[in-house]
Amino acid sequence: MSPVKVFGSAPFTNVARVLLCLEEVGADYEIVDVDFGAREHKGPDHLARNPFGQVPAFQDGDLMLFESRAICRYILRKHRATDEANLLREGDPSESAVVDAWLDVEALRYEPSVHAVFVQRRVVPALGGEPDERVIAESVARLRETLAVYEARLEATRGYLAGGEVSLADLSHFPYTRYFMEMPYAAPVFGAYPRVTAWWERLLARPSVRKVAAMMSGGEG
Ligand SMILES: N[C@@H](CCC(=O)N[C@@H](CSO)C(=O)NCC(=O)O)C(=O)O
Repeated sequence: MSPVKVFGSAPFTNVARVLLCLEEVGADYEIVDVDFGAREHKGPDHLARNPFGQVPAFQDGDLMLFESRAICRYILRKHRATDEANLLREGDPSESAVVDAWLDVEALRYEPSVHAVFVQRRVVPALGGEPDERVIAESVARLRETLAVYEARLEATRGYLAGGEVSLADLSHFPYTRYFMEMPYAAPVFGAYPRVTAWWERLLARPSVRKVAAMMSGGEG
């Protein structure tokens, strides 16, 4: 069976999220680069893969998917037998619903805050602009509110957001948080939440995370 294809490169956070799930289940995959410099992501070939002209897109035979979290769910459902951690908690609707809830928190609360800081601190200056300190301050304040909830949750579960064991809800945080941790805000923000910090360290210790982190830096996975 030909390996699945991931369109986009590892340094892109939403591509890295998909690679992380493929690594967690030990699936074979091929990364197909999309040339942003040539605006290939907005060309007809890629728009046929992802109508929003974004990466990742994902191909498995006749199936073409986009939206990284949906791709992750597909991968984990397809490889349930080799997903030792059962990262979606499929099979128990109440448990899988809790995973979905915390995955929505990551997508709708956590990522927008971290992404806004990343854009102001990395993207805007790279385009010759000045970071908007008001946006940064507001985003960091929102992030602190979210992390305070995480701190209480992680005390209750003694492990991870959806329960005692890791799930996709935890792993989905990795790509953006990795870049956030390289910024001056990280230490004071995360340092105020010891259980969140320990949770992050646990994620970093996973072989899949170490491999994708290397790929995000342009190294060999
Ligand atoms: N909700 C989607 C976001 C994809 C996205 O923003 N992709 C970025 C690169 S990764 O950060 C992208 O393709 N940006 C180019 C553009 O938006 O034109 C997902 O989860 O797959």
